Amino acid sequence: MTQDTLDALRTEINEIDSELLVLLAKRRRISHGVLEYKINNNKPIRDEERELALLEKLIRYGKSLGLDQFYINNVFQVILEDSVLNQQALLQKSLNPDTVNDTHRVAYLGGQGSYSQLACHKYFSRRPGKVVEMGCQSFEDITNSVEKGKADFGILPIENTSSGSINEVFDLMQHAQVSIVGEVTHSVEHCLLAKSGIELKDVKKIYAHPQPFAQCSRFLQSLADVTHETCDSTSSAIKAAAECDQSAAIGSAQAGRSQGLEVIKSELANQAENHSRFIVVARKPLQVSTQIPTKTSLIMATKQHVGSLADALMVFKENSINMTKLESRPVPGNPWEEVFYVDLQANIADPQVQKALEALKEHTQTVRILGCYQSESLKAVEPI
Ligand SMILES: O=C(O)C(=O)C[C@]1(C(=O)O)C=C[C@@H](O)C=C1
Repeated sequence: MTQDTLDALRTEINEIDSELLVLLAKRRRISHGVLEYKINNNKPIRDEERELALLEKLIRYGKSLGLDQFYINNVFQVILEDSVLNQQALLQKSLNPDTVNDTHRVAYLGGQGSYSQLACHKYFSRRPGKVVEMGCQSFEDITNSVEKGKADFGILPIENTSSGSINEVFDLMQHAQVSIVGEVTHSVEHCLLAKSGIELKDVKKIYAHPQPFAQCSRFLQSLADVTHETCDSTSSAIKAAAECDQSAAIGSAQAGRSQGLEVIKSELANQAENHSRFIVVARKPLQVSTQIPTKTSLIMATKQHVGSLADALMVFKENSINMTKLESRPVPGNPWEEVFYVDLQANIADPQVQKALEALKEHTQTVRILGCYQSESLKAVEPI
């Protein structure tokens, strides 16, 4: 094949890709039209039956064109997720008009290339408006900036599939005067990054934030004679590795590239599926439509009686409310006392949820609602 033939084929591929983009944009516009119908008729945004029928039809048609089921399913799951999340974000925007600003000042941990920055980009990509990024040195700086009105939103990592809950953030939420208004899950692909020419055998020091160190503990144990230096964010770890010889940092390939570092080893996390869930906080709570999947997070201190926690949790069961997370944390200054963080699949606007919260008072000393927000973890429908 000649260079000219290759160029001609690539031109054709470019044209097809552009056509695909035009069609995807058109599909998105049409799905916004469907949203109008759902708002007017008070229907849930997600219609899993329709998604299943659509996927099955597409898989059948795709097969007749020589495309396999796995490929079609993967492509359309992404398209459907985008469609649902965009409709939900638009609905939320119409319900909370005072949050619709031209610019959003967003505080997150670290700087260029930090995982929190990637989560920030993902969350705000579905929300219109310009994002003014405010990289911070600590989680406390983030909540302080939101409390003082220096930032409109803060992004905080709350849990990870490899290392579990991020206790520092749970403890901060005990006192921070902020509300949870959203969540975003982002896949975290840890790589070992170093200056060009450095190989794994040359590395004597690794820089990272404590979370990547915890999430890659198995890989780190396999290295002999390597010291670890903790940094306050992934971006500062990458900067440090960019300035030193015989050293490396743990971060994303993208973040490494932005500082001129190369990937010398990838897939470092203990779990192959390494995802972090971030919460989005703001000064004021949001109103969340009952037409979309919603989470409510709260902190409660149960009474000091035998079985108080069990009694409190029974309230959720009796009111058919699904609990997706329960985490206990000590109360600073009160040894052996604990508070419980609870995530519920519930909307605070639902009378049944109000009834449950009223009943909860009987078994608790305090209950504080941390926020009610759009749940972004969609479970994909599975065609057979
Ligand atoms: O058909 C609908 O009800 C839509 O909202 C469109 C659409 C889609 O993008 O195809 C999006 C969300 C629903 O879960 C099902 C399908």
